Amino acid sequence: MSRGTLFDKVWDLHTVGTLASGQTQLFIGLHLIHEVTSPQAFAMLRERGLSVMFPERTIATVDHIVPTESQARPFVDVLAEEMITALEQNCREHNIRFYNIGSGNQGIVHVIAPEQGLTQPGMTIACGDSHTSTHGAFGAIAFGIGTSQVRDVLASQTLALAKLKVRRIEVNGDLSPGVYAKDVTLHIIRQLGVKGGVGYAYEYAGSTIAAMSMEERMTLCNMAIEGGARCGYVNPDAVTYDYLKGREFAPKAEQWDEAVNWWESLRSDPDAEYDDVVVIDAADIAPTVTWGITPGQGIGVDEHIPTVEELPEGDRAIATEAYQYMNLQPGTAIQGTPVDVCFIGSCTNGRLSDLREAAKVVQGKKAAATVKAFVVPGSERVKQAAEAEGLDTIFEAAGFEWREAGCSMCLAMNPDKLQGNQISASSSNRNFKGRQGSSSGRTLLMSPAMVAAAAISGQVTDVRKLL
Ligand SMILES: CC(C)[C@H](C(=O)O)[C@@H](O)C(=O)O
Ligand code: SF4
Repeated sequence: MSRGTLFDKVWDLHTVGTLASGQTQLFIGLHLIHEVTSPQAFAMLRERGLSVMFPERTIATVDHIVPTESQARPFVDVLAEEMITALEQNCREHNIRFYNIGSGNQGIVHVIAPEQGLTQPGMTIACGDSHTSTHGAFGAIAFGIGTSQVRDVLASQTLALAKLKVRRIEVNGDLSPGVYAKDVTLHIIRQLGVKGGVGYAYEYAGSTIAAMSMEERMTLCNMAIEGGARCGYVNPDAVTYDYLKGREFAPKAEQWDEAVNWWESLRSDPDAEYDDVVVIDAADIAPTVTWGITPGQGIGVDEHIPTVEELPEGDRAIATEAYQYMNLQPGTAIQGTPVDVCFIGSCTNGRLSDLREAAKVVQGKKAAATVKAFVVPGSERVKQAAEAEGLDTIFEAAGFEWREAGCSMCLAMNPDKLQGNQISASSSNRNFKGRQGSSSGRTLLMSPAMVAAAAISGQVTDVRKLL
């Protein structure tokens, strides 16, 4: 039964039937694939003699394993070369559109689909990647799936899923200068916990969200999964339609008005029923930095690392583990923590507006000599657009390296890795132990502008001082 939320409307419209298990068989409008989670799925398809049911509904890119320095083929890393070759072959064999490196359209899967206009309101979108929640920024129901589910979507364009509850997270008021969508999303996870969203879809609403650009909304929804919510979304509005208009896969002029009317009808009704509502005041959000090993271990940049006594009972064990792993002292300020590596990029914060905000901070300054700083655009298009406005020059003049598009040090499945127990200031979304390529490497998550500030001063710094 529809209770008037966008989630319920889109879910009901895509329901093929109810399975004996009680799960919904849900039609998937758009299926995105990349080199890491698709090879096994294609192999399973082959074993069963199945073909891809709707090849035109699947779009492929390569992102995790691509080197960001030399991209000459064959790649130096043999495994990476095997993975890209497998994807090339699978796409050729099944007639799937593949945005390969050098095509001008390659990039992180969650960056390229929106920029092509593939991601649209009211869609169901699946990808074998947890940060598929990003696409919810457009008012789509978008979620990550496992490899066997990738197989299911390839073979049937449907998935067996249990319906989620919906929590409305309302953020109201203006964000202060130096506070970005990344801080909002880290603040929400800090408040609700990394498991707080389990079983939920998050609907982000309120005046703060309404005032956000599409790129900011993508940053917000990207990390819904880090708060435990399988998907997050924002109701579509004029900002969404302006972003989409004229993009390759967006509805063309003749169908445009009809499409907008349709999208408008999917918005959550004013009297929609929610399973939970959380209200947050934007004025309470500061530039936020993580100090620990989960994205929920975040604090305002001017706060100190919480002591065990200051934390709720349930958070103490993981905090103790974090103090040890991070080698940071409870009770001390996070500001001033020296950093070794500064990484600007990822599907959270590797878009043009992110690079612009970071460039504003570094313009005319120099990265500290103790720091290795680099920028990895989220896609070939982002790279090209950034170069067209001279952002690469600003970064390079400040001593940053300017790289090719890909996931890079977000996950370090390519050559970009931390060494030993280096500590990074990173605009990505996960600070798990060993996440950035070294089993003892340490990650501090923050906004791209904050990473830029850390690069300039060689330590965690309040970006508001540099604006
Ligand atoms: C490789 C992929 C399966 C993984 C994910 O699902 O998120 C990666 O993108 C990540 O960010 O950890
Ligand atoms: S940029 Fe990071 S989070 Fe995003 S898809 Fe790549 S590895 Fe995953």
